[in-house]
Order: sequence, then C-alpha cells, then structure tokens
Amino acid sequence: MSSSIIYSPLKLAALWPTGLESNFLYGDPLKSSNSKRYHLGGVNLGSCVANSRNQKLTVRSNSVLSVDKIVEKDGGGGGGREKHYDAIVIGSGIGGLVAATQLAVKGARVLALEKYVIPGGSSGYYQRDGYTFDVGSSVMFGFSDKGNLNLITQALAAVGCKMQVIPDPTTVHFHLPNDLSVRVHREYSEFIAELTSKFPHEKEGIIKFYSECWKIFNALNSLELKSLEEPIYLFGQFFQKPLECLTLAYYLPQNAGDIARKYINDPQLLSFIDAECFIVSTVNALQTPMINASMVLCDRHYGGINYPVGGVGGIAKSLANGLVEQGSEILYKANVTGIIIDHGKAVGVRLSDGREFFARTIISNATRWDTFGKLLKGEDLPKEEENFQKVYIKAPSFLSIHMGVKAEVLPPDTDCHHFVLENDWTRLEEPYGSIFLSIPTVLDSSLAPEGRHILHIFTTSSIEDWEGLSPKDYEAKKELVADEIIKRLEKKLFPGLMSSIVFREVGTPKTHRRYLARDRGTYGPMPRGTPKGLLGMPFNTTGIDGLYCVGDSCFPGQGVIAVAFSGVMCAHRVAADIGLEKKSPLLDAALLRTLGWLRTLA
Ligand SMILES: NC(=O)c1ccc[n+]([C@@H]2O[C@H](COP(=O)([O-])OP(=O)(O)OC[C@H]3O[C@@H](n4cnc5c(N)ncnc54)[C@H](O)[C@@H]3O)[C@@H](O)[C@H]2O)c1
Ligand SMILES: CC(C)=CCC/C(C)=C/C=C/C(C)=C/C=C/C(C)=C/C=C/C=C(C)/C=C/C=C(C)/C=C/C=C(\C)CCC=C(C)C
Repeated sequence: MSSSIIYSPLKLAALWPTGLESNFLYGDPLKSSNSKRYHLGGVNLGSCVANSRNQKLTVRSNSVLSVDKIVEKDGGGGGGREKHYDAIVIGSGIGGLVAATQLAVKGARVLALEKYVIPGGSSGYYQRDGYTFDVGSSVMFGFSDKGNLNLITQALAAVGCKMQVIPDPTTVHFHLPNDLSVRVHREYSEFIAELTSKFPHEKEGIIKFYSECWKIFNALNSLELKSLEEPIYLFGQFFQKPLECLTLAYYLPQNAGDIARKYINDPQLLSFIDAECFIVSTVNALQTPMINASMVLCDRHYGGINYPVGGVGGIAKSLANGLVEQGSEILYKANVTGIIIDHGKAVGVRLSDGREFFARTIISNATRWDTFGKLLKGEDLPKEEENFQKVYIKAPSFLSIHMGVKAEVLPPDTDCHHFVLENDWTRLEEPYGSIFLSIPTVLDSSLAPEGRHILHIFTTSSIEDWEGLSPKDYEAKKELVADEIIKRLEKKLFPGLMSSIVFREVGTPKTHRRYLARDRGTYGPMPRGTPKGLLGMPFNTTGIDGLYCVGDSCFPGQGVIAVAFSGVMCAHRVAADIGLEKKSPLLDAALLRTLGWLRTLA
C-alpha cells in the first residue's frame, strides 16, 4: 500500500495561513483583510524549514505554497481500515506535538490528528487586519539556551528547529491593592531588591522563601528529564543524583503557601506570594504545588522569559513541520469522536467523518475529562480516573479580549506583561477579579501594523455565566463585560485606552470550548481542596491498556513548559512499551502499582 500524501492549497494555507475562510477563536481565524494570498507571513519558522522526505511537500520560508489535498492513496475516507501506526496522537497542542515529535525522532511512525485547521491548540495564533494574535498567554518559560529545563528549546531542537527569541526584561509587572507595584525583573537580584524595598521588615523571610525555591529548581535542573513512570530511568537518576532526587521526592507532596508561611508573616506579602502562584496555577499559594511554583519562580531568572519572534504560534508550527520532516504525519480537520477498544485495549480512533485509524498505542492530548467522558463514552470510568476527578476539578475558563490600539496610548517603557488586582485581595480568585494583560508588540513590533500595539487582556470566567443567552444577549453581554474590563485598565494603567482602540475581538469560555475542544473551556485541572502538592496528579499511562494521556491534565499540570514535559514523559513511556527504549516488565508493574498507590494518598 502506498502511503504518500498530497497536500491541497487549502490545507497548506491552514498550516501557514492567511486568507483562510473558516472560523477560529473569534470568528474568522486566519483571515487577513490585508491579504488573500497563501503564504508564510507573520510567523517565524526560525531555521526550521521543511523539505519533506516522504511527502510531496516542499515548504520554503517566504515562498508561496503549492500543494494539494490530503488523500490517503490506499483508499482513505469513508470508514475502512487504513494504515497502521506506532502511535496516534489525538490533538496537536504543545503536549501532543512534543509527544509526537519525540516519538518520531526515536523512530516511531506517528499520526497526529487535529480537529482544527492549524496546530497549537491554546498555544495557537490567529491573524486579523495585519495583527498576529497569540490565542493564549504570551509568557514563555523554558525557551532559553541553557540548563536542562529549557524544554521548549529542546523540543524544537529534537526536530532540527531553532527559533529566534527576544528576551523579556520583566516577566510581569504586578499592580496590586494598596498601590503595591512590583516588577519581576529578569535579574534575580534586582527582583529581590525591589520586593525587599516594599517589605523591608520581611527581608530575611523573602530571601529564605525564594532560596528554598532555588534549591528545588537546581535539583530539577540537574536531572535528565524523562518518564517518572519508567523504572530503569528513575532508578538510574536516583543512583546518579541521590540528593537531588530525594529533595524532589521530599517536596513532591508540599505546597508553596505552607513553605512561604514558614518564613513570612506579613499578610500582604503572603497575598503577593498568592498572586505569584495564581498567575501560573489559577489558585492561591496554599493550593499550588511547591515544585511547580519553584519551577516558574526561578526559571524566569535562570533562563528568563523569552518571546519567539513572529509570535507563540510559530512553536507549534515548527513542531508540526518537524514531525512531518521525520516521516510522520499530521492531519487537520480530523475530529476524533471515539477511541476504539478491542479486548480491553485501545487500538484505534474513529473520526466524525467515519474514518478509522489504527495504531499500537493511542495518546490523547484532549483533557482527561474529554478523553474519558466523550471519546470513551460507554466504557466504565477506570478507578484512577475516578481518583483524579475526586482530587481535581476543572479550572475556570477565560474571557479574552484581543485588541489593536494606537501606539501613543502606551507610556514609554511600558512592560510587556501586567497583572492587575485593584483594591481588594479577596477578589484574586474571583471571576473577573484580576486582569492579565500582555502587550507582545512591546517585544516584537512586527506583530501589528505600524503605529499600533496589541493588547491581549484576559480574566477568569466560568461557562455558567455565558449559557442560556440568546445570540443577541450573548453578543451584548460580551461587549458590556469587555467594556468594564477595559475601563478598569484605563483607570489603572493607560488613560485614554478606550478611545485608542482600533480593533477588538472578545472570546468567552464558550469560544474556548468550541475552538480548543476543552470541556467547559477549562484552562486545565485545579485542586478541589488543598492538594498534597503534585502527589495526586496522574502521569501518562491510564487504566486502559494502550491508552496514554498527555497535556495539562497530566503531571505536572497547566502551562506550556509543563505540558511539554508531559509530552517528553509520555513519549519515553510509550517508546519503552513499543520496544524503542529499554524496559523491564517486572519493574514496570511494581513501579506503576506503587505510583498508583501513592496517588491514592493525595
Ligand atoms: N505560557 C502560557 O502562558 C500559555 C499559553 C498558551 C497555552 N498555555 C498552556 O497550554 C496548556 C494546554 O496545552 P495542551 O497541550 O494540554 O492542550 P491544548 O488544549 O492547547 O491543545 C489540545 C489540542 O487538541 C485538539 N483536540 C482536542 N480534542 C480533539 C479531538 N477529539 N480530536 C482532534 N483534536 C482534538 C484541540 O483542537 C487542540 O488543538 C494550558 O494548560 C495552558 O496552561 C500556556
Ligand atoms: C516518582 C516519584 C514518586 C518520586 C521521584 C522523585 C523525583 C525524581 C521527582 C522528579 C520530579 C520532576 C522531574 C518534576 C518536574 C516538574 C516540572 C518540570 C514542572 C514544571 C512545571 C511548570 C509549570 C507549572 C509552568 C506553568 C506555567 C504557566 C501556567 C504559565 C502561565 C502563564 C500565564 C498565564 C501568564 C500570565 C500572564 C500575564 C501576567 C499577563
């Protein structure tokens, strides 16, 4: 059977789009009213330019694409059994793409199936009127050129890609109650100096808390990161780095808020630590695992926050490109509606158009709720998933406003990322209580037309707030809520903001649900109560033989770098299971049982 694939202009426009006539986050996704050509505009592919070996596809930077539609030569479409793969990955978020590319470079034959027309999921992008908007946040950890934790850089390098990045001098500028303003400088000493100048009486506590974070970060950074569910690797790491592994094991069940309280008494400073954690976990410090907090509170100073030239969407595009380069495949508009189980084992997937694909392993980058609630409808919920749903609930979604504004409205030296909570600390975790704002054009002006800036504003919001409305009321409510949020920013940060807007699109949790295929538009899991750190978070294997999960409902949780790690772990475990990495069935059984038992203690 021939396996060659032919791409259509439409498909390729979807991969590197402008001029595409279909819907994305806020209506028409990649349609640029400035251009109707198919080209590679807007997104930087760095040095990663595809020249596919196995497919009839050649892509060159800045070139017009000429290709035809994906056709399975062995009679695809309409239902029958098709090619057999080592792994099928459902979804092409960063978690799914990292799992897919890591497996492909180990020699596996992978098929990634993406419901939407471009890769990336919440790390995707869309283009309008000359603007390139990041769908999700623009704060990128793990994108430096040093250490072991630069997982985005490493994931790209694995498939021969390197993106140009712009160092961000400030991770975030906090604007908090009682006029507390704190800039998180890239330079650790500058950040500590700024924070201690606001809380001089807590200088010692501040240094002790952040030093404990560094202890964990340094332990993490010393390890080779692979699957914690693979015993040969895990024992090897314990043997080579016993102190570091024991440090991590010690902190695994702990939360940042408890550690902060060992050293800090000032309630306002503790609220600041809550805000530090909230922006990466959507919960306060008492509910944020210490390992995750340490990872982000230190990586921002160690490797720094770095923004990819051309926008965040370039990461997923480069990975998808790299996947094809490795001889694997990715199909878009491939909506998986069911996972096929045979004798208790996951063996394939069914698409909404009736096509079926089969593989030795199935990896789901859909959330665990979607995977077990929708793709495995009718199957009993495995015990491990029951446990997961007992410990974790769905984090709220976001109301998201993408705007183009006149550049004059921003004062000189405006920072790229802001977090605003005006008057009342108790509103931190409430819907619409705090506001996230990114202005990526501060770093990369090519994302907007000349004389314009992009403002991406988002705030937590639940789907309940947006259900049961008529289309007219829904539209009216979107504009009303957006107006209120923008007015708050106008008052706090940028006088004249309202009248400087030249473009604006509002997305709600329903938008996120629809275009990111995430149950209730959730941003990921959050603990139901006080978790035992990361102890209860499942890894990649599931209660169903041959089925794995990857993404933010797996260890270590939400965040691009976090899901990239889950992709690395998943690929390692799958590779061991299909014979591409070392494996010991006896040790596997013992470790997986022990880990399952540990999770029940959470
Ligand atoms: N630093 C940041 O600030 C930032 C920015 C953006 C995203 N993120 C993080 O990314 C995380 C999510 O990444 P992820 O990899 O878990 O997933 P994701 O939600 O980004 O991507 C999942 C992909 O799977 C696809 N999909 C889902 N169900 C499908 C189905 N049935 N058939 C085919 N395709 C399907 C979706 O269309 C989507 O493209 C979030 O937790 C968020 O924290 C962070
Ligand atoms: C197994 C056992 C039991 C034991 C053993 C021990 C050991 C060895 C251990 C180990 C461990 C490990 C390795 C771990 C790891 C971990 C990791 C890597 C982690 C990571 C994490 C990360 C994260 C969490 C991240 C996140 C991020 C995010 C979310 C971001 C976001 C952002 C945003 C939203 C932004 C904001 C904005 C503005 C402000 C505007």
